Amino acid sequence: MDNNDKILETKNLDLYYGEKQALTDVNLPIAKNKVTALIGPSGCGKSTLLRCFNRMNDLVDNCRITGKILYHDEDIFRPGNDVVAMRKKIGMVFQQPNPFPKSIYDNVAYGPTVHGLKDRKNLDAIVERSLKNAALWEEVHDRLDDPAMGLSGGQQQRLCIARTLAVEPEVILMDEPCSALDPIATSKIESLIDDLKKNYTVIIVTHSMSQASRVSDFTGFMYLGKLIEYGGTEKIFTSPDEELTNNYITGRFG
Ligand SMILES: Nc1ncnc2c1ncn2[C@@H]1O[C@H](COP(=O)(O)OP(=O)(O)OP(=O)(O)O)[C@@H](O)[C@H]1O
Repeated sequence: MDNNDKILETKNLDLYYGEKQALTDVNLPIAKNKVTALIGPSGCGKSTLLRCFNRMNDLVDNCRITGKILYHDEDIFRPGNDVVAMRKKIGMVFQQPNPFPKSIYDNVAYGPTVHGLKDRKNLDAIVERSLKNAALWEEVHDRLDDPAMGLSGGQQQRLCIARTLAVEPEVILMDEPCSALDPIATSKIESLIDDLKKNYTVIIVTHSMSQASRVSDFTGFMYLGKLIEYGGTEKIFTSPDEELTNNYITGRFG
């Protein structure tokens, strides 16, 4: 991958929870404006790696990290890095939709408001644009003051994506974003992910190999805290180099 195409890259990344090593020497490039999927069996470290990209593991007691993560060629762990500003650029969507107990409008306006924007006209424009980009505007534009909790699960997840988009990130981290959703809501999120990569870089953790092959351009296969193989999604799913990857994608273990 050309250096200009890389937005993030882990270099010799090791992570320990206390004595337990959860990531070992992970070297993974993330291509700009593409979708990268992280797959592998339960407990292999997918979510741990995802959380490293916006330093969410800083909040975990006993967690120690060595190695680097370069974001636009600068190490995100360097002393003095503004973590709040970085998390604005590298947003996160979780497994369970987690809207605030506020109105639809206020959920989306929350981030920009916290970052100091007060002008109602500007906020209105951001809310509309974010909801449109999250493919939710058509369904909610006439009830923006209704409680977000009244939306369906799939709508709540798209609202959470809109909330992330409202602060103009470059990268969106998604941790199993469809695992709490039914197949119809899942397919809406999957087609949204495809649209999002025009303007954003997406990294998605998924248990579903079919989802990884549908939505991603690149795939990393992890096992026991190591990145076993990384490459174009089609190659990983049709002719991987490693026997372990082949055994996983053909369902010999899971
Ligand atoms: N806060 C924590 N403290 C201690 N150990 C942890 C913590 N979070 C995760 N682990 C351990 O680190 C390893 C990797 O966990 P992680 O959740 O990243 O895996 P995963 O591949 O995302 O799994 P799953 O698919 O089940 O979500 C596991 O052995 C897990 O038990």
